[in-house]
Amino acid sequence: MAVYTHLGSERLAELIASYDVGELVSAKGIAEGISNSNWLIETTGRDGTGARYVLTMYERRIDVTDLPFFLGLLDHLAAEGCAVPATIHDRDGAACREVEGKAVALIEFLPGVSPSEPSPAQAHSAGRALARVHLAGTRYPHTRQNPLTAENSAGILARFSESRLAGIDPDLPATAARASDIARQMLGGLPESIIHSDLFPDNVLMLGDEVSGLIDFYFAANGAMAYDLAVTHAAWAFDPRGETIDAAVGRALVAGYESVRPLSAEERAALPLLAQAGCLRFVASRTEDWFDTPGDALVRRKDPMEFARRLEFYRDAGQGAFA
Ligand SMILES: Nc1ncnc2c1ncn2[C@@H]1O[C@H](COP(=O)(O)OP(=O)(O)OP(=O)(O)O)[C@@H](O)[C@H]1O
Ligand SMILES: N[C@@H](CCO)C(=O)O
Repeated sequence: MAVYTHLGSERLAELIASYDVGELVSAKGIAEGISNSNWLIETTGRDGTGARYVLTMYERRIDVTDLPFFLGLLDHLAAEGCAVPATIHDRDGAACREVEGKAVALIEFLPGVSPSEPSPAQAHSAGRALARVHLAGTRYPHTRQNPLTAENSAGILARFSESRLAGIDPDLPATAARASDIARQMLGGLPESIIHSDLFPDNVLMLGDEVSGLIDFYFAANGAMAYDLAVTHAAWAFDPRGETIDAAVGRALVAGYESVRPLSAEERAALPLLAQAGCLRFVASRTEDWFDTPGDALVRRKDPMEFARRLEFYRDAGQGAFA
């Protein structure tokens, strides 16, 4: 479920009329997604031949003062030829508006479906698309600090007692105990750009084996490009429970990335630690969400252990995880 706010047809038509996109024809709530309300909007289009958009209402987690960074980033990357949806600006040139006290944005609709079991060919294409975003991101003039660094993730986990963590899973405290050690080992100095930070397969739209769109840039920030690749490896190259690696998918992802932006020796050497830091970020955010979300809520809680297992895998396998 991902329509948290009811918007009546008159209110929707009024909102769409503030954009030069033709008249509202239909609006359907999009079931996927957790954080925001999303609608698939059809209009008559500027030239009467019909057009589709996604309307997003920012419900939680996103600080609205970050929206100009996120929406400006979509416009920048789209203008640089990356497969990301551009923001539609209203008749006054604004990228976002307010409805019922909440910020909304109208975004270009991109075709495609997210792979649920990505193939190596799809991972190769995702790697290429990520590298293109990194190259184009170096020319984005705005900055945003990453709030989910390894240090901050360790800080989040430190707020919960061992027994509370063990209430989620008996093995979770052991992973949490290693968090500050991972944070301490993180080195600066790797090449940086704008990173997506959350490029799970469900944030990639594909037509066959080709990426048609990267979406959900709401964790984007400045950071090490190799870290983003490592996060994407963790998100793509395992079974959902994080028990078994699909090495072919992982290799294809990195090979696709390097076909556009080769890694330096330092970046390659750092991948196992960066992947542990990436996993730590999801262990921390999922643990925090777990305690913030009642068990009977409509939103399904995500299991931090899926990434605690991946973290242990990267720790044990080292460079072998990328071979
Ligand atoms: N620009 C787009 N073009 C086509 N479909 C889109 C677009 N943006 C979003 N979608 C669709 O809407 C769904 C929900 O979007 P999204 O994943 O951004 O939701 P969210 O609630 O903002 O994020 P999350 O689930 O990560 O919290 C996506 O799975 C995708 O199907
Ligand atoms: N993609 C994240 C949620 C958004 O940060 C996860 O699976 O935990």
